[in-house]
Amino acid sequence: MSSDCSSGNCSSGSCGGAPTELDAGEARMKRTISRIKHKIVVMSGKGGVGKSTVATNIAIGLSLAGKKVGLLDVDVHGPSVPRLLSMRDSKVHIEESFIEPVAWSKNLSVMSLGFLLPNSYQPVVWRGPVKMGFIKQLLSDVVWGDLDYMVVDCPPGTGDEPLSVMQLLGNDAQAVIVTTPQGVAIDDVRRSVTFVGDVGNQVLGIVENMSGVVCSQCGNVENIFGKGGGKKLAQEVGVRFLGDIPLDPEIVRSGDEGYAFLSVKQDSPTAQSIQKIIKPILMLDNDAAPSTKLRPVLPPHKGTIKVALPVTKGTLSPSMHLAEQYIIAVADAETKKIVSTETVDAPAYEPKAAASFLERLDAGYVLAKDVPEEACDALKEKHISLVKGITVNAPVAVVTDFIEGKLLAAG
Ligand SMILES: Nc1ncnc2c1ncn2[C@@H]1O[C@H](COP(=O)(O)OP(=O)(O)OP(=O)(O)O)[C@@H](O)[C@H]1O
Repeated sequence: MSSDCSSGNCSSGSCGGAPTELDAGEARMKRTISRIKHKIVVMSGKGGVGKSTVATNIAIGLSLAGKKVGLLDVDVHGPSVPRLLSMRDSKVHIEESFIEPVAWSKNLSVMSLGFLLPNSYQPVVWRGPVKMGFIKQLLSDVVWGDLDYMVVDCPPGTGDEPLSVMQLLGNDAQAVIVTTPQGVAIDDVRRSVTFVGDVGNQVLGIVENMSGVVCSQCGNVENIFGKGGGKKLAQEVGVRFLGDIPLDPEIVRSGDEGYAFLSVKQDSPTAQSIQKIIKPILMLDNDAAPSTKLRPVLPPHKGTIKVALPVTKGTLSPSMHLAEQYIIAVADAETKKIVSTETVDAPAYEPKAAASFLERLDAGYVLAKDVPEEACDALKEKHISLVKGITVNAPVAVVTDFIEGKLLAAG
């Protein structure tokens, strides 16, 4: 039903009436979101699996790699980011029309309901629409500025907060799902993966936290709960396995004492596991990490070649496992001309199946931004040459650069 302007009820502005406060808020939110390059939503089906720990460490890792990062804690019932970052006493600067996030470092800004509550034991009792309004306000009124990444720490489950976050950030927000090795947690993850698909977003990958225990005496990892559930599940549901993090007493200490584990314990095996998880997230940023040099890729020098490029919505996929389609280009390596291109739908992702599919298409090369490790191995088994670390988006430009010897790749 359309509303009548004269009644003062119109909030759409589409009828030409004066813009309302609601319109202004929506416009501010759109502007804020348009200044964020990559949106990572960290979620889990179950509480206490270490989602805030993972979100915080991802945000710190990205900021230490030189990226501008915003960490947004939307857990209205138990905001833990201020505690994990030793920022419990921080207060946000609020002006009439904007809120300044709290700077944890030059590259990392943080916003949490925890900064706005009078004390940490005050319970928050809000219904869904109020939570949605609050999350909206964090996206419209907080002056995040230009961000390479926004990392959002959601409360557990598939309720109002993750739904609002996904709806507000848009379909390019990608989920990182945190699980633990136990079977019951794995079932919850399945629900989260389905939830993300249902709201029209993609899962960037799964992290298995508390995977084995680091012995405080010898530093060895013992697998008391078993291991590998997250990886198996990732394969089953066709999403990427980003890696595992052991149960490490140092992480508990860093959480309790509020120091940043990744910066203080950077050489520990646990920190290295976390860095491994962050690497593909860093790869999402086309400009690549400042420390990552681009190297020239050797061009093919003879014959007709067939090149496969994983694409999502017409541009090179952030990672092969996210491919919706493959562009198959046939090119002449001697005349350096593209002879033909066709687009084929990608089958549901599974590393070996993807390699077999490309083998059946007779592809000799895969050119991609990123490829999960298992798929790299599967392509190798099929003798399909792989070039990854590509930073260009347009698939045809990638093939042209490749045959002309102008292609550059990271790493
Ligand atoms: N890998 C790990 N090793 C040791 N302790 C960990 C690890 N990951 C998380 N923890 C600890 O487990 C507790 C819960 O972690 P965290 O708050 O990150 O979980 P959560 O999933 O965000 O919880 P909630 O459901 O309450 O939002 C914290 O005390 C944290 O320090």
